[in-house]
Amino acid sequence: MAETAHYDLVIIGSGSGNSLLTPYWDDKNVASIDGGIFGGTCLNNGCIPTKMFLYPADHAAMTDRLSALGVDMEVTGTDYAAIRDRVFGIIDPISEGGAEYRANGEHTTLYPEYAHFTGPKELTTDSGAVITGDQIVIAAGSRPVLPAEISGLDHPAVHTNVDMMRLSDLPRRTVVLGGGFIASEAAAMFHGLGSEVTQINRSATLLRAFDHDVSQTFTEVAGKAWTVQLAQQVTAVEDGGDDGAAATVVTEGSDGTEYRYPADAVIVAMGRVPNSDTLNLAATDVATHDDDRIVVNDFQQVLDKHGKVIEGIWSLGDINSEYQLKHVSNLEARTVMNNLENPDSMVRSDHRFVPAAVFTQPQVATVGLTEAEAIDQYGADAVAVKKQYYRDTAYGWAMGAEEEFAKVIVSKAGNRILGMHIVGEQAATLIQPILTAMQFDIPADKLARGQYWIHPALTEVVENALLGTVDVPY
Ligand SMILES: Cc1cc2nc3c(=O)[nH]c(=O)nc-3n(C[C@H](O)[C@H](O)[C@H](O)COP(=O)(O)OP(=O)(O)OC[C@H]3O[C@@H](n4cnc5c(N)ncnc54)[C@H](O)[C@@H]3O)c2cc1C
Ligand SMILES: NC(=O)c1ccc[n+]([C@@H]2O[C@H](COP(=O)([O-])OP(=O)(O)OC[C@H]3O[C@@H](n4cnc5c(N)ncnc54)[C@H](O)[C@@H]3O)[C@@H](O)[C@H]2O)c1
Repeated sequence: MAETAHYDLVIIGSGSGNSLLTPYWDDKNVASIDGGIFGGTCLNNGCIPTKMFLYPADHAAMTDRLSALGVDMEVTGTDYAAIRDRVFGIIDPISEGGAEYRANGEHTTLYPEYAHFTGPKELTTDSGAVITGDQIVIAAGSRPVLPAEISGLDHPAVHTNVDMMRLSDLPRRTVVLGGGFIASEAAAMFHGLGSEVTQINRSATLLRAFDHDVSQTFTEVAGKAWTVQLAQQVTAVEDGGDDGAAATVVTEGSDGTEYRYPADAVIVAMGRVPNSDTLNLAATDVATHDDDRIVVNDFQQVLDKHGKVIEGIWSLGDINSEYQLKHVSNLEARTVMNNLENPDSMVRSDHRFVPAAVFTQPQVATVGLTEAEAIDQYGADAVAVKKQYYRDTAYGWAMGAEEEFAKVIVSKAGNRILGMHIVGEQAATLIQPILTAMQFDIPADKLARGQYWIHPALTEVVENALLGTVDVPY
């Protein structure tokens, strides 16, 4: 029988879970378990490599916008292999270095394998190592959904975020399935790099969960850059196809019409599910929500089926979170970090104002209530809404902006920002002062007029949006 190794702290998952180890743990024994690539999703096949691909892809896709400004620029090609190798030449050594650091740490032990619970506070790895811990942190993340109703998703031309950035060559035709974050970023990325992209979505707009105007505008702009097929349900991926295609994506329209799309690569981006179902939680008292997320309280302590804290078990990141965002996982990791070290002065995770951005061209950024949600919650007369087009500001003129805008929603009585939604260049950066105001309870009029806004920077879009919702004398 395998001997049991006992640790002060056991961490399942090396994404945000890997950031828990402060000097506090230097004289204690810690086990880090990860069966996937060390460093988790964001580093290896999520946020970071996608943005490293999107940056050159965005620039390569700029020719149309520049021609309207009198610049006749031609992109004669992108070197996919060079871009891929640069990205992973930076990322892979970070992942390898992190794994080595944990494997060789004086007080850390790395188990580079998957593990599941075999007792309330006992784990067994795939090779049979048995591990117990005084404290266990479940940070095992999420994985892509491969809908069972679509046949052929095991075809070699089908990829998810896990491998879509490590292809041997740029596909001539890329068919992207889904209309959310990953699908839209993947479509922008392959389009910018020079692939012929078709994005297929079940609903009538891309980024459907965003403010309606944002979703509508993004869908229109994306549809001008690459092919967007809406209101179609994917039924199958078949082998081979027209013009030497590796595969054919088969869809059905709302009237039952069948459509067929030849593809050299198919990217599936139809949501992500928490990995809790792989952990044999039945051996524990850990409770899960209907969608399999682990149930935690604000301190990130895991709860049992009666809502009681299970002492010594914590969870953070995608496996418990409805947000599935890295900045949320990081905040939750800081909560766990503090609470493990300071049980007498625990802190709560603050999820009141969670922002998100989609790093497409145009970028999208959001925080707080959408216009529809605000009206629903407060009533139409109680909220002031301003949709400020980039094209009505000086920098917008410089850019030749057309559809891009920032929409702010302010409560009239409270003079507080309820939400902001931006579609346009630098949206993820422009939204930051709004996050600051919401987090630190700065009134909308004070944010608008109580500071300088650099002229004629793009931030004047945000300033003017705010000025459209508040009463300021001068
Ligand atoms: C393509 C893509 C782009 C993204 N872009 C952004 C972005 O721009 N901004 C943003 O905020 N968020 C982005 N995200 C989301 C972000 O990556 C995740 O929210 C974040 O990485 C979650 O971190 P985590 O620590 O919860 O999980 P992960 O980083 O996924 O770590 C979980 C780890 O647990 C391991 N594991 C799982 N099961 C077991 C087991 N049984 N035993 C041992 N180990 C196990 C896995 O191998 C994995 O390494 C993106 C995601 C994707 C897929
Ligand atoms: N920039 C970022 O912050 C960023 C980037 C990528 C991913 N992420 C995170 O990763 C999470 C997962 O991303 P995602 O794009 O996979 O999920 P998502 O929830 O954003 O989008 C899922 C898409 O798949 C579609 N879909 C789901 N099931 C389907 C089915 N059976 N048939 C047809 N269509 C179906 C949905 O309609 C939707 O368009 C996001 O929620 C986000 O939090 C963030």
